[in-house]
Formats: sequence, structure tokens, C-alpha cells
Amino acid sequence: MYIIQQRCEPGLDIFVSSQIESIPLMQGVQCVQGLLLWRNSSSVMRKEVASAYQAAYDFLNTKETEFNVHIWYNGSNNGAGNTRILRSVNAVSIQYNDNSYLQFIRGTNVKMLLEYVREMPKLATGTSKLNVSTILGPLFFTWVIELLLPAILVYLVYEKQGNLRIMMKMHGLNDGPYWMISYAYFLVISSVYVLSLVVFGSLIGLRSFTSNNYSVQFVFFFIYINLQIVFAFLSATFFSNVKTATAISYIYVFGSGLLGLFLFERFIQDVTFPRKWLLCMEIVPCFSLYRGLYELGQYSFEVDLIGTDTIGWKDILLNSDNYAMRDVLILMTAEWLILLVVAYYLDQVASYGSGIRKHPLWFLQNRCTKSERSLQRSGYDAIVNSEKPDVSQESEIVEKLLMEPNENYPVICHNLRKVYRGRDGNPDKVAVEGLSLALPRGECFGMLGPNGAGKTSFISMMTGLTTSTSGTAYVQGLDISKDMDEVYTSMGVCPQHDLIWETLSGREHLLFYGRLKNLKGVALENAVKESLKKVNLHDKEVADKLAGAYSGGMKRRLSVAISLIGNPHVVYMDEPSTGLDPASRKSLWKAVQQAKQDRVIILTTHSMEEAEFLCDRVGIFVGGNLQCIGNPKELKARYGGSYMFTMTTPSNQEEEVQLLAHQLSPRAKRVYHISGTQKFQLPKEDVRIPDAFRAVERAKRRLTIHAWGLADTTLEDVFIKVAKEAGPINVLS
Ligand SMILES: Nc1ncnc2c1ncn2[C@@H]1O[C@H](COP(=O)(O)OP(=O)(O)OP(=O)(O)O)[C@@H](O)[C@H]1O
Repeated sequence: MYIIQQRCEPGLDIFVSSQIESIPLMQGVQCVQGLLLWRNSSSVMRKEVASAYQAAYDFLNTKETEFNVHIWYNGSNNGAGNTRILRSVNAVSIQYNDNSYLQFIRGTNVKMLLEYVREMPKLATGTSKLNVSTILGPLFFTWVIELLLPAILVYLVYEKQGNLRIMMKMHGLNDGPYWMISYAYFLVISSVYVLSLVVFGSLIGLRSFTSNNYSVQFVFFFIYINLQIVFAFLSATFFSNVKTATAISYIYVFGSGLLGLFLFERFIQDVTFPRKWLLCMEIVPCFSLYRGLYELGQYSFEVDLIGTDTIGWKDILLNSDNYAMRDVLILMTAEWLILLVVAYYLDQVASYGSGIRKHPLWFLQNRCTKSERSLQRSGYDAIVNSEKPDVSQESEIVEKLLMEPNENYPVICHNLRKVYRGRDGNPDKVAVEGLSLALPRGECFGMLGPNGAGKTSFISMMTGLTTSTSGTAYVQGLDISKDMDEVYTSMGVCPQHDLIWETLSGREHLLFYGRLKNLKGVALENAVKESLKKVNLHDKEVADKLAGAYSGGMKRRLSVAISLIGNPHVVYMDEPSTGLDPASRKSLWKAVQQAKQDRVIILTTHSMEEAEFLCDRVGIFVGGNLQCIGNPKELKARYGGSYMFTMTTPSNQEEEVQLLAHQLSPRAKRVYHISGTQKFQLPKEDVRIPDAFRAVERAKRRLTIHAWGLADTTLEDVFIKVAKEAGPINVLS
């Protein structure tokens, strides 16, 4: 405390202070009038403070003498109360002699006071006990504690932005457990952080910590960090972008601290400011934190300067002077519980990136059993399309299965339709049109189609990334439009874009997703090892390297391994081999082939080779419609019916090659030619393969043949043919 040499003329001086530190000072001098406004807004009832001020005004105004007004300042508040007194008198002189009593002035907004003190001598004597925590003030500690908010918020938004949240959901982590795990994690992190702050602060002797009751501090900080976590969850609902969340949360942290110092603290100290408005401001978590820290600072002064015991629970709960801390604790507890419910509710119905948004009254909706759902499905009508018998047949199978469920068909889609709303004047876009599919266990179904055919939209609906506009699908008997949470437990997904944590290794990813699939102990370890081996990531260096440092192909293989771990009943793979080198692709295919034994695999691909190698059946989609469906061999037989005869000669011999093709089949049709290389379609019934070989051997005598070939129709030919017939789309001819 500052030692003050006071030269007080009896009968002439008035001493004004709102600080408890000035008690000894007042006792040491012979002032005619000592006015102590002790902790003007928090410890003294407002009424008492108001009347004390009134007394001061009256006293000063009734005396004709010009008083020496002594102001005691320690820099811990802005002196609003003192300034009011100064303003109320016409003549004020501040007495200062060799050892001025005006000891320490922090940059303050009290302009008038500064004018008086500008010329004064500086600090006279030192302090025996410097209360650094007061100099740092609630502002500093508010900032330090609030810095946890951006960290938590960014973590939550990162998981949503990167679709990691939905990826976890797809692998069986429901919202309830996700919330509990995340909440517990943030609580542990926040507790350790705040505990370190208190311990460190106590070790270096900050009075705010050492002079206060530790149980009061514990309860205050514990309630606040819970409130802050819930506040972060609530805020995360409204963000879908990490950068925006980061920027806004830091603005909130620093802005709220400054508002606390320059606005809220003034209101605290202004005795005329209504208490109910203070309480309203304290609803904003940053202000409740600021208020609590402010009160702890004031308690520590009280304890230090008048030598009382620490302010304990009895004082806080029973002493009306300490209403502020009590109010803050009650307010924060109530807010924590209310916001917890609100944040969870909004996460379910309004959040971006946490899966399909639920109906606002989802918790009131009836939940029915699996058998009831099966009954509800009866009564659908089959739509027969005579132009596409295979597609119609598939629809009929679906209708039958809806009437008589069969467990051997884990995936049934019924008239699934997806329309994207047109924006900026663009028309609506039908991405998937009335798709009906029945996929038996053990089948790998390939979805082929040009870009924009609707393959990803279909997978997005099946995996809960988006909702269907109409129609639905049943996975293991569960309706994806109602029971997606349960569907997720039997599903594996390899999305088109890898969804991985940059900061986890490949092994850690598989351990995590394996645990989500209820694998434990040795079974988990074996499954992880096996998975890493299958996708060629088993080298220790590779498996334990951070996934952020993986190449594109390695990330792809990891995504496939994630989709297969834990033996899900249905696996969706969106272009699984994109970006893989030939050797990795082959080993990946082997892994997929092994994996399909007891489950349904649905994959989209642009590689016909991949489709032929892996798929038991393929469906070719164009413009959201299923154009044909069947085994690759069947399709080739159905849509093929011709050989492809290719020959490369010098350009000047092209005509002779055309003659040769017409010799082989009068109906030969040239489908492609470029600088001497020509491709002809020859109807199978016109061509005998030995005759073709003989004709080419004869032609070699007169033509310079660089290369030639006679090939059966490939799946690619079928694909191009079907896509061309379906309408104007972007396929290369
Ligand atoms: N979120 C969206 N909003 C509006 N239109 C969309 C949206 N997503 C997809 N589409 C449109 O729906 C159509 C089908 O797109 P989708 O991504 O499902 O096709 P795809 O067959 O998976 O294509 P690719 O092979 O290129 O991945 C496209 O015309 C696409 O532009």
C-alpha cells in the first residue's frame, strides 16, 4: 500500500475516496470531513451510496470555504464516483506538497482529474505489497480465459466444414455420444487450462488468486468454463467455415474484454446504474466472467487491506453486500443449463454440416418398430417402362420385396428422387429421377454414368448427406428418411473427397473408426493391421505418419480402409480408385473383392475396367435416370452384337482399308478415324473370326499395316452407346 504524507489542515479539508485502501489514510489525518465510499457499487447498498454522495454534495455546497479536496486513487477503478464529487463543487484545489498523496494514476477517462494531476509530483514512496492482479485487472484474465472459446469453436466448425462430423456419424457415432465425448474433452482441456492459470497465478503471488477462497474460485471457474463450452457449441451451429468462425470469435474475445473495461466496469461503478440492467448485461457470458473476476479482485483488496479472512461461501450467500458474485453464479448456472438444451436442439434442426436436419418437433414424432415400417411399405405401385425392360424388371423386384421383405436384400431403393432447387433464376435440377433398385447381399453394384449423371447425389442420399425429394430407401429394413441414425450403424463410406483428420495417423484413423464399430482389444488391433495391409499402408513408417502428410493416393487407400473396417453390412464407395497408380489400384480391387463376400458394396466409377473387374451388376445412369442394369457380360451381349475392327496404316491407304472392312461385312460402319487409324463396327453375324484373320494376312501383301485388331464389344462401347441413345449429354464420340 502507498504511504501517504498527508498535510491536512483541520477544518479545511475533505477527503474523498471510494477505495478501501484509504481507510488507514483517513485514520492518520485530521480531516474535518472524511468521506469514504467504500467499493461504491458492489459492497454497499446502492441506496446507502447514493445518500453518502448526497451528503458530500450538501456538505460541500453549504460551506463557503474553499476546500482542499484530497483524492485517493490507486488505479484499480476509473474513479467515476470521485469525479462526480469533483464536478459537484465549484472550487477545488488539490493539495500537493513534497510528498504528494496522489500516488498512482492509471490512464483514466476522468479528464478533469487528469488536468489537476498533470503537474503533480510523481510517486512518493513505494509499496510494501503490490497487487499486480489488480493492475492487470479483470480485462487481462477475461482475455486469458476467453481464449479457450475460439479454440473450441474452431475445432467444432473444422469437423463440420470438413464433413468429419458426418463421416463419424456415417460410421455409427450418433449425436448424443458425439456431444458427450466432445463435451468431456473440452471440459478436461478447459479445466487443465484454468487450473494451470490459478496455480501459476498463486505461485507468483497474484492476490486475486491467493487472497480468495479457492472453493469459491473453483465453483466460479467451473461454472464459467461449462457455460463457455455450451456457448461454443451454440455458436458452432451458425458457422460452416473455419476462417469466419476464427475471425468472429477473436473479435468477440477482444471486443468483449474492451467493452468490459470501458463500458461494463463503468456501469458497475456507477451507483445510479440500475442493477437489473447490469444483470441483463451479465447474460452475455463475457460480462458475467468479467463481473466475477472484478468481484474476486475486490475481495482480494478487502482481505489484504483490512486483514479479514477470505470471503467465503457464507459471505457470498448471506451477506447482501456480496450480491454481485451470488447473482453471477446463479445466472451462469441457469444459462449453462438452458443453453445446453438450446444448443443441442439447434444442432439437430438448424446446424450446417452435422447431417440431415431434423424436423423442429422431431422429439414429438412417433417412433415405430421395424415390423410396423414393413407394413407401411405395402401398397406402392409398380411403374412399368416398356422401353427399358431390365429397369422395369428391377422395379418389379423392388415392389415384390416391399410386400414380402427378404433379408437377403439389405438395400432397397424405391422411386428415389432428388431435385436441387434452382438458384439465381436457374431452373430446378433433377439429379436422380425415380430410382428403384434391389441389391442382394454379396453383390458389388457399379454405378456408371457421365459427369452429372446423379451418382454422387444418389450416394449422398443413401449416406445421409442430403435428403431425398421423394421416394425412399431401406437399408437392412430401416427407412433412410426416418431412421438414418440407426442406418449409420451398419454402414461404411468412402466419400468422393477424402475426409480425414490431418493430425491423426492412418493407424489412429482406423483405431478410431474401428472403436466406433464396437471393435475392442485384440480384435480391434487385428482388424486395423489387416486393413492397413489390404490397402498397402502397413509399413510402420507409413501407418504411423500423419495423414496430412500422405499423398493423394495414400489418402484414397486410407479412405477405402476406413469404409471397410468393422465389417459394415453396406459400403458406399464414390470413385474409390481415383488418383491411384496401377499397382495400388490392383491391390485395392483385391481388397474390395474380398470384402464384398458378405455385404453389399455400391460403387461409382468412371473406369470401365474397374467396373468389369469388381461389379456383379452395373447400372448406367444418364441425366439422373437409370438407363440399363445388369451383369457387364449381359450388357455387352445385349448392347454389343458387333466386333470392333481397328487398323492403322499410312493415311494414303485409308480407302483400301475401308474396302477391306466392307469385304468382311457389307454392313461395316466406320465409327472413328484419325491419321491412318480407323475403327469399324462389324455386326457379329456377318463375321467369322478365321476369315477375318485370313483377309488381313492377304492384305498385308499390298498394304503397310502398322497395327490391327478385332475385339469384342467392351463395356466402354456399351456405355457410350447407352449414353448417346439417352440424349444430348457430354460424352465423347
Ligand atoms: N448441391 C447441388 N445443388 C445444385 N445442383 C447440384 C448439387 N449437387 C449436384 N448438383 C447437380 O446435380 C447433377 C448430378 O450431380 P452429381 O454430382 O450427383 O453427378 P455425378 O454423376 O456424381 O457426377 P460426377 O461423375 O462428375 O461426380 C449435376 O447436374 C449437378 O450439377
